[in-house]
Amino acid sequence: MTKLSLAKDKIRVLLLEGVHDSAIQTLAASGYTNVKRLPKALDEADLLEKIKGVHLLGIRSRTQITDRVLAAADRLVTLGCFCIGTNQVDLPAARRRGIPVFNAPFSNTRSVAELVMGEIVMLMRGILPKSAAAHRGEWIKSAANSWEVRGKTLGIVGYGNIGAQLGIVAEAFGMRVVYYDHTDKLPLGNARPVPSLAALLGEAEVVSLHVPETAETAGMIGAAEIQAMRKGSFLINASRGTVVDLAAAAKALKSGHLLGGAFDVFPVEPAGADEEFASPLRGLPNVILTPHIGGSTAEAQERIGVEVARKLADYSDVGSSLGAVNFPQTQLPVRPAGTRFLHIHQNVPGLLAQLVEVFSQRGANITGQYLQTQGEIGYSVVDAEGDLDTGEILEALRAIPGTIRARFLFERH
Ligand SMILES: NC(=O)C1=CN([C@@H]2O[C@H](COP(=O)(O)OP(=O)(O)OC[C@H]3O[C@@H](n4cnc5c(N)ncnc54)[C@H](O)[C@@H]3O)[C@@H](O)[C@H]2O)C=CC1
Ligand SMILES: O=C(O)C(=O)COP(=O)(O)O
Repeated sequence: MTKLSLAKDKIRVLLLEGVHDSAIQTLAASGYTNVKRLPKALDEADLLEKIKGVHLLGIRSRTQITDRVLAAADRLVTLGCFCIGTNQVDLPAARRRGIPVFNAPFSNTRSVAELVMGEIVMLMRGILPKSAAAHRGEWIKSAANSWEVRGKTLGIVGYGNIGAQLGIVAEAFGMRVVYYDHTDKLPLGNARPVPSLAALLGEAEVVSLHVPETAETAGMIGAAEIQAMRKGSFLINASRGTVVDLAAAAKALKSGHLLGGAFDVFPVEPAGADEEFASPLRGLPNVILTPHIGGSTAEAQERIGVEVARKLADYSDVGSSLGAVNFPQTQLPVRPAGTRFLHIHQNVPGLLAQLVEVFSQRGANITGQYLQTQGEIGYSVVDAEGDLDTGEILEALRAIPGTIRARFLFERH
């Protein structure tokens, strides 16, 4: 028989930004049925109110989880980003508050690589203006500024999961691939690393950005970098909106220095379909604008829903934090009998001894123990057996100086 700290139907789950049905199904399969799903992102004011009482929160790339939001999250146990990027979350603040954050680090990467490859062909053939003209009844049958991609050089900035896959797909189209990454990366196929961003910009006919949003990548492609690109080249950004100075890109597209571009991400994105999208790129002819749908395919969303929901349920059910991006990572076995306690604490000397003391003083037999630290916090899991007063043990655990959170997860007989 298993007794839970909180009945599953009392565990409140809030999913924002239209997370896929597969998440709901995966959660339901683990017994989590108290799920509310909203189709769009919430701004901070709404979130401060709606997050109250929520135990498991799921977002995508748009919802900003600030320290203020975390402070208002009075019941939050864990947070899932149903996407790759976690830049929208104040990760150190979540860690300090003992909240592990999960994501799906590669479930949508193929979708982005395919979209970008399609865009390279569309841009190099000038399809957008020709198609728009045809819709107006005009017939622009011309080979001007229209090229095969075969033999052209694609420059990939950020050769990670997406960049490397794009390189493979582009080579299948006969492109030459060069890449720039700030860490050493194994070149796949015939891709060739270049020593600097400047070298890449000077060589590539198409530049595609696949770096995360960080302090280093903010404004990485500004006026000077765009000027350093080859005349008549193309720029693609499906990474994060902060990476490119859009005013500079618009200027270069208008002057003809850049012949075209594709942009999927923007410094400010609408929260949902009811908000207007504003951008200096609107109305430019050979520019593909997409509403941050690089990872929005049926396959990717389905996979992400399953993956992140499972991580949330695993943490909530047994304390496994494997895959957490801001937290000590554990994969925990579940014993047939015993009581499991979680203790998240400041990483200070002597804490473990006090933790053990709580159990030994009460004649509890510790059958399993796990501790890992990361930065300023430590994560301990204790399985214990004996005639335990779980409420009293929890109180004693919470009284240990440096405790951030203590929870009892389950009791099995
Ligand atoms: N448009 C969309 O819908 C999607 C956008 N993304 C964005 O794409 C980004 C990349 O995704 P992945 O390839 O899966 O990530 P990844 O972490 O596998 O690859 C990122 C690469 O960028 C490199 N990098 C980081 N900072 C750098 C710098 N300052 N200079 C040079 N290289 C740098 C890293 O070393 C790494 O190799 C994500 O962080 C996310 O922001 C991801 C999925 C969907
Ligand atoms: O996976 C990512 O990082 C993305 O940018 C995709 O975000 P989304 O889930 O479409 O809001």
